[in-house]
Amino acid sequence: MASPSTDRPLLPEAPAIHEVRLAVRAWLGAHPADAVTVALSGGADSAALTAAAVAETDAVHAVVVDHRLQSGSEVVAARAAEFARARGCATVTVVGVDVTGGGGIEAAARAARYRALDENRDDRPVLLGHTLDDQAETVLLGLGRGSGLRSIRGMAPFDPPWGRPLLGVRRDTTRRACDELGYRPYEDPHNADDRFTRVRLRREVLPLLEDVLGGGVAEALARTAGQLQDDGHALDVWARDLLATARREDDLLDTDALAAAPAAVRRRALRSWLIDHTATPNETMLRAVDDLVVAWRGQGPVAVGRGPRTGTRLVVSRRRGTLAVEYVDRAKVRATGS
Ligand SMILES: Nc1ncnc2c1ncn2[C@@H]1O[C@H](COP(=O)(O)OP(=O)(O)OP(=O)(O)O)[C@@H](O)[C@H]1O
Repeated sequence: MASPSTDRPLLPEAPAIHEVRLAVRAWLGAHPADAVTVALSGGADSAALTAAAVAETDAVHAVVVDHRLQSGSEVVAARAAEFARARGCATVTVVGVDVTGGGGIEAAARAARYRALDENRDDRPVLLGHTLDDQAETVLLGLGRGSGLRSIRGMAPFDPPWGRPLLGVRRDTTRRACDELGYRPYEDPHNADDRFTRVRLRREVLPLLEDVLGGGVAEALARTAGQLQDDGHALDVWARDLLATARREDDLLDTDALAAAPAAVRRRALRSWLIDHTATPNETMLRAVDDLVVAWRGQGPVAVGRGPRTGTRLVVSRRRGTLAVEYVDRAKVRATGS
């Protein structure tokens, strides 16, 4: 049973592990599960997480993904697996993946990793080692890029099946926990590569902000994320309700029902309706669709994604007080000026 066990002693001589264990214990208390899968890279965060999870529960299954992108990656994966076995994980699985596809190697590796974890989790929640520092960086990046709530609210502690027990734990603590365990964590060379925005943010921007604002910036940013998580959740619930109210047969949406809702709720509802229809709306598209509802002046269809065949587009049109999403010829979209 992967519920927290308060009878397990915490080692007072190992304060960092103690802190990580308390975080895992709190997470398991809030999200009880019969067993958990831990996503183990071999880095400090997921190694400390694995050790703490094993200490807190009997049913921990480790999955190590080998992206096979660098020579020697199988050695890194084997060493992580060895650590998981030594800590006492119930099972340890190493999964090799083929990283292919567009959108950059990092994004492709991430997609392959999450797919592999999902396929090997056996219906268990998957614990990831994201820390408070990761959360702070996500919020700061989102703010700097002018992103919406979806991005600056950061990562959720539990977004099934993905669990993040360490969002309140500093990265420095997981490193010290590994020291206490006598484990030398794997250092991803990317984490030292200044070509990555996140690395520069970590190394240059956050220390500067700490200097200017007087410390506690990472914690403050993570607190912001926590508050926005709650706000974002409320908006998501209202948007879902609005969609249910506005939906007519054939999946048309009633524009009067939409127009009566606050803009933040309405745009959320529209976004999720579009995504359900395989659209990939950016902010500009979403505003144009929203204008069909609240700034209607007879405009033509708004393109929101590709069609199934070359030369076709997925569009949203307004007809007789409803919004409809459909495929049309690209030429037709152009002709209407959308
Ligand atoms: N090769 C791997 N095998 C298994 N789990 C991994 C691997 N790499 C990363 N993880 C898991 O994902 C967590 C986050 O890792 P990292 O910060 O490198 O990912 P990321 O690319 O930032 O992911 P995300 O897209 O979720 O932000 C790790 O703590 C670990 O739990």
